[in-house]
Amino acid sequence: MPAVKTKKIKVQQKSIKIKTIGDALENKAWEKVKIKGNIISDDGGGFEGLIGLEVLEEYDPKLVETAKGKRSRKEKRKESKLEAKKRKLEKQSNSETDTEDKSDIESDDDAETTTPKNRKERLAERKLNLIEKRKAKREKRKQKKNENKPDADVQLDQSNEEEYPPDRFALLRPPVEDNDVNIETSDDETEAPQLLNASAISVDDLEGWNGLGVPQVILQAIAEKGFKSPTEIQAMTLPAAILGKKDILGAAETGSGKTLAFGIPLLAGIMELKSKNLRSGIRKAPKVKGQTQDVKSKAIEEDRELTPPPEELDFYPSLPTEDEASDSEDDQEHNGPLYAVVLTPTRELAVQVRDHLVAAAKYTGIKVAAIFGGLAVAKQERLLKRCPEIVVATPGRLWELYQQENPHLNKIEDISFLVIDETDRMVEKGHFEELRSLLKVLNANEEKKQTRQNFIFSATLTLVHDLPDHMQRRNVGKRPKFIKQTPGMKIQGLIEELGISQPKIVDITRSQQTAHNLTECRLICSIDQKDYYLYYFVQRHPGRTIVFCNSIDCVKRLTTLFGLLECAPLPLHANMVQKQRLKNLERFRDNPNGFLIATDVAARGLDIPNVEHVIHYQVPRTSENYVHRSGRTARANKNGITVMLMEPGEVKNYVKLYKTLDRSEDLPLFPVSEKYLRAVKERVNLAREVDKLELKQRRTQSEIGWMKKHAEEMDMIIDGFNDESGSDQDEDAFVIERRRDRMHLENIRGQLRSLLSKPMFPSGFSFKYPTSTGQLQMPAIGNSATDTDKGSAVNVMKAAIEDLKEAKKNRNKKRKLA
Ligand SMILES: Nc1ncnc2c1ncn2[C@@H]1O[C@H](COP(=O)(O)OP(=O)(O)OP(=O)(O)O)[C@@H](O)[C@H]1O
Repeated sequence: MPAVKTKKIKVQQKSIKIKTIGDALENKAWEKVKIKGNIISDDGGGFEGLIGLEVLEEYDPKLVETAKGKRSRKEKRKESKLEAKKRKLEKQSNSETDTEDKSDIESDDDAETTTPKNRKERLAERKLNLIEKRKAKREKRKQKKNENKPDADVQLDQSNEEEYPPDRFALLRPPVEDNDVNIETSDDETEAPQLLNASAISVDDLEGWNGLGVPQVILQAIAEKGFKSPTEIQAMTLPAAILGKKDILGAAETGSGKTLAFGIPLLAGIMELKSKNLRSGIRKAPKVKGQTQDVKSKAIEEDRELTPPPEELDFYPSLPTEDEASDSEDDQEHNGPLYAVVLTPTRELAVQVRDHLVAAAKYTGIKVAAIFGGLAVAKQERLLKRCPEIVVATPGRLWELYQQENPHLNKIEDISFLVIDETDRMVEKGHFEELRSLLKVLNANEEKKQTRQNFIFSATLTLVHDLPDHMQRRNVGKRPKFIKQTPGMKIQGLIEELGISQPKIVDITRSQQTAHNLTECRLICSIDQKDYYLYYFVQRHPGRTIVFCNSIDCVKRLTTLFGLLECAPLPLHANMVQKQRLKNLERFRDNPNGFLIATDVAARGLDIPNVEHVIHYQVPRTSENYVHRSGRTARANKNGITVMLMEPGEVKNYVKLYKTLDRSEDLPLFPVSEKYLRAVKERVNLAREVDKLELKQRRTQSEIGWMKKHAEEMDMIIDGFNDESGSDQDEDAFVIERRRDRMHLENIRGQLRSLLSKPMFPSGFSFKYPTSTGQLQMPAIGNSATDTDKGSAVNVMKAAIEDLKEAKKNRNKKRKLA
């Protein structure tokens, strides 16, 4: 058994009786274990955070607090003393430069014997040393570059050497900055790593990515994106996925970089297989339930053999140039292997995931294609002829083409990687029946199933609901009939349903589920008033906004209304032609004041930068929808606000949502300046009137058209249809009414136009709101803030929340005094 080097390891699991991997699997080996610090193993896997128990079992059973009586306390103490002695001896014999390594491999006992002061000093010293070293390295590199600019290949090799010194433990050590970040926490709000520095940076600046096993060619693409360091979910899953070849079940808040958390391992794994000229297989030795220990140890050995050091992953000998690639494409029609399938619930998400993968694969020569419904099958078949190594698809179209025996897709039985994005949505009953059919095909061969690496991701993977009312009512008495599902049960269900075998589970969602920098609030109003408040909001707080509705009809109505109000709304729903859907998304992306009105088809996964506001025109039907809709803003550590418009009939849904999302307090109310509501109402009412009259006109028009057509067919002449001439049929009542309607419509249109040409909020609008403390509140932000900043919905709401807190304090004070 390989030695394990640990730092301050503490397993918080009370009684676990697992001796073998078989046992581990049978005993829900995926069960969460919280580990403080990092387990660093010498077989190439860094298994930080929450991990499957079998990992612990394989590397060091001592790390698991076993059931009572396994080892006596005395024995334990004896052992730890011995270890402490050993380490002391080692320390003495090592040179000063090894200080860093030693502190990383301290055991529990070591930590006990060292005084806190010494430890602090040592850490400070280590940091200083590191900074010095890095400075020296950087300068060396700069000098080298300036002196003699080597060609690209040589440069790659050199940086490999520097990034990955021969000491393999160094590869697995987390970046130094990360030492301060407690990555094991799932509920706390420790600062997330800095996201989105959109300008390109040099690969040298990517120290944060060291030790995760990311090949250099992928790092190059990451540098171009400006991603200095991995996000938390990436840091926690990449080593286990790339070096440990684990299946990953990942839950992290919306906008936290889950796409690359599975995208990078896919690309790294494919590069590895290609460099070995293998068409499939990533974990050579399957670990099947009930295998004997001997076979298992052998499997582990072979696994290790399959995990090359990252230097090897970086070497990609057959990287074709663009010309070569297109030549070879023609030669190898339908011949190239299919390595990975990524399944997404919506077409737009498939396009987006493809784009993210293409960007990360820029220097790898790996081809990616997106296959989804709504576009011509022939075109997609042409794409598949080029044998993309990765196919991103929606289940429906993939299954359709598979059934039509598309030669490339017929290789899905052999794929080495399967990703199911937004998994909880994909496996919902009644949706994506094709996914179940696909899974049957994928899991038909047990051996292939075991070698395949699976990635299961969603922001709401571990979100569970209360029992429905009727079940709760029947759950009386001592023995409850129904049990509320726990996150563990949900995960277990997914593992069984999807056929996952070697999972690492990472759940870093907060119990509230939404993104940490999202400001949430609501607006209570009647159904009729919703349009007023929505119009008020978009006028008062310009910025990229998505409005979510519960139905397509609602999207259509709002699109017409807000079109009349000259807000340039862009609709997005499932009944639209696919090309138009993609075009509208593109337009929304390009306009900083874009205004998208969508159904839940846009709720999941879409990553549109700088969406400032998400408005729920209706209370979402499920908590998942609320989390994902709201997650279109406040992405990548940016601020964002979500406002829920709520009418009395929706209170029940709101309460459910509030309970499921573990809220202890009601969402605060968004402040509205009533003074301007009259102007808002006037405009919206006129627009509604125009809408009504236009609809009437359209109906009459189509009736006339229908009657004219039939009259022509029957060679009949009907009086009163040709009112355009304005001559001999003036006396016809029908014609007169139509003419009146038309004039009325023109008149109202004119009024609306005139109102819309004037600004609704006069210049010098104070941005002040009457507050609950009775004062006029100015959004609390720095002096240098521009007027637009002051008026930003997030700042207005934050100020209102502060005010609420103040008011509460005052109330409590008064109560105490009384
Ligand atoms: N390491 C990184 N550093 C900076 N930005 C990153 C990093 N990784 C990803 N991003 C950016 O963060 C944004 C969100 O990423 P992504 O779409 O993968 O989030 P997600 O977790 O999948 O969200 P959702 O749950 O909504 O699907 C993207 O714009 C992506 O480019």
